[in-house]
Amino acid sequence: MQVTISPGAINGTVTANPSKSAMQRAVAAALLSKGTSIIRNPGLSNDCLAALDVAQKLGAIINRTEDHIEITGNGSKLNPEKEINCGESGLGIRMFTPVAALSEQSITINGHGSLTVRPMNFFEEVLPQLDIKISSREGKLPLNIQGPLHPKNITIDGSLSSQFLTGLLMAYGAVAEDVTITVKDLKSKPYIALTLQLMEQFGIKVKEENFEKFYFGKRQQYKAGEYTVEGDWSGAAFLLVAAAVAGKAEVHHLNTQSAQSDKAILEALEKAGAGLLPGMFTVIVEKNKLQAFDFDATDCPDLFPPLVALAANCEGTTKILGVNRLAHKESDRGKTLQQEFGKMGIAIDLHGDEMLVHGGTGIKGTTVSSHNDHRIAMACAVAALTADAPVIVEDAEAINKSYPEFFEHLQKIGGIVKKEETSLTH
Ligand SMILES: O=C(O)C1=C[C@@H](OP(=O)(O)O)[C@@H](O)[C@H](O)C1
Ligand SMILES: C=C(OP(=O)(O)O)C(=O)O
Repeated sequence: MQVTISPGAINGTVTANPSKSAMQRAVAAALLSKGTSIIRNPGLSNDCLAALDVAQKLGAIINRTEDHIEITGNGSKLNPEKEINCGESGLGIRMFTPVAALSEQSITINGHGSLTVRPMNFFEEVLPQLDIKISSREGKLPLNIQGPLHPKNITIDGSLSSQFLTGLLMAYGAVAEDVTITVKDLKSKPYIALTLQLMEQFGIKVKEENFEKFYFGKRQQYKAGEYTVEGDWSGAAFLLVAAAVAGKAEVHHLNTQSAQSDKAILEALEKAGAGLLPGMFTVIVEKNKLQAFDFDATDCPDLFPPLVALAANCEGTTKILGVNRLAHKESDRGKTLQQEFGKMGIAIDLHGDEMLVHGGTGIKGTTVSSHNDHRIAMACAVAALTADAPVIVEDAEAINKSYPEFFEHLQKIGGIVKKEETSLTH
């Protein structure tokens, strides 16, 4: 799909899409609970649908109704099929692999698109320590695993991604007793806070110390229950930036007390000088004169794309830290942002972990590529609002990974969007 976004002022109100990070965790917790859980405001992005499919293939019974999803699990006793497919979701594969390994069945774990080139070496280093047999294609998919996982005191490296730890925590929650996971150099810490919060909502308590030690005391069981998926700060960040650069927007269903790391977009907007009115569950942003800012996105790497769209509209050079966290996302995002914003006339320098965005120089209408990365497509669409001519985003269907409603939401707040189906280029 090719989408053309025309420059123009925006103004409108919209409800944030459901968070895929929260939804995927809830699906895993519901799978591990005995009984029926009800997930309200469920996410239906590709990553969420992949999580539901994996949970079903691991033995959950799933019933989708108009406004909620019922997931019936059988506790830590899974009933897996021989192969599961995590779609394109990094969190999906890194969370469900240790969970699937609770079973003694041998299971092949697969995925597609960018997931096939993302690193999974971690599992080969760590899972054998928990008595799991594992093989992969040189650290890449497909993985073949055979459990059952025996929780032990282990020390892991958290510097590449927090998602591996999320998976271990979720799996340990179902079976662990008197053991500790120790983590060195953990990045994306707020995502672990989100995992622990979700586990607690499903009845599992973990004693956490400085995000370095995670202690499981007495054996516990996930408890089925009702869970409402929060609005997604990661997706909403694009709408809030759109408002800051091109008009005004009111976004509902955003919890400013959320554990989601990407609510940090509010700090960046404030630093840039945007007009900001955060309420408890609604955020209103409006355009102001914007200035360049410094921001450390090491623990909220998914904010890079909206931050670049913001910085492109700020007078001066914005410095964003955390580029090293971007190499293994759906694309190598430091480079893809440099390339695509470069086409729109915005110069970006990459110096090690630091990104410099030279903003306020004017955004040019042109054709850009999503690189099949949802957040690159959305960042370019937001940049288009203040360009000197329409921007055409190629392979824009990438948004379906996290935020299928994105272009409708952009239209709802006044964006001029034209979608055209194109023959598949991949
Ligand atoms: O746990 C999660 O829901 C996520 C964790 C982050 O990954 P890293 O821990 O690899 O930074 C983030 O980039 C990803 O989109 C979602
Ligand atoms: C990197 C992302 O997701 P994941 O790692 O779960 O594929 C993302 O949503 O930007």
